Amino acid sequence: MELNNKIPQATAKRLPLYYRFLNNLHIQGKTRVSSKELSEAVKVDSATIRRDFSYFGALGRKGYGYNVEYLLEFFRKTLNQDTVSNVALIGVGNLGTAFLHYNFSKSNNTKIIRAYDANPDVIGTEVGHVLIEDINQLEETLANIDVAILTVPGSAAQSVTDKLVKAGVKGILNFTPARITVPTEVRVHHIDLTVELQSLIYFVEHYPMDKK
Ligand SMILES: NC(=O)c1ccc[n+]([C@@H]2O[C@H](COP(=O)([O-])OP(=O)(O)OC[C@H]3O[C@@H](n4cnc5c(N)ncnc54)[C@H](O)[C@@H]3O)[C@@H](O)[C@H]2O)c1
Repeated sequence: MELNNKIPQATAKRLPLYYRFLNNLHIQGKTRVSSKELSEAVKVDSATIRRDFSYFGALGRKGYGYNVEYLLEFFRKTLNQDTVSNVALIGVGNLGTAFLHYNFSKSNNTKIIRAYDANPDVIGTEVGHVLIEDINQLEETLANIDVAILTVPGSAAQSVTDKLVKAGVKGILNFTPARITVPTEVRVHHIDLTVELQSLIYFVEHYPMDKK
């Protein structure tokens, strides 16, 4: 079951959130869940959940809810939960070191298996059981990895990106403030904590949440 191209990107982004919660319910032995329960747990309003789920052909019945197993099976296949996605990390400084120690331990299917840096003091050491390799060797050593996390200084972001693209990487999770340029076939997701924080501050100020 492939992720239908007609599923809006905003919906696709919520899938991992739904998956995590449904998996917890499944572990607890629950077989049905209402959109209200889901909504409270994942903090997405129930109208959005119902619309999202209608894209997957999962139509909950009033007072009956959604079938947890059906949804889990759908998400597992759509999110490729049956295959392991190997990830590379570039830049083992403050942020990169934290990611390597964390290494997505709550997910069985996402793992940083290679890490690179430019600092000779760091190259050859291990962080979180991952060997730090020389960035200048990236193109020769990075095989069969589609996705990379970028945690280098902004000034190094483009040159490292060029190496990743040459090595065949298809997706980059960019934590640097730099806006990097990539060919059209490569997808970049920017995670800018400053922008996120400023946006939160703006919403807290201008759109306070309603009290229950
Ligand atoms: N630390 C944070 O909380 C934080 C938060 C949000 C965003 N960021 C951004 O994430 C990036 C990393 O931040 P940090 O605090 O970990 O920085 P850092 O200086 O601690 O680490 C950067 C690492 O990248 C390595 N590096 C430099 N040039 C390289 C190159 N050409 N190839 C490979 N490795 C190279 C350095 O040797 C260093 O180990 C920065 O762009 C920063 O703006 C950091």
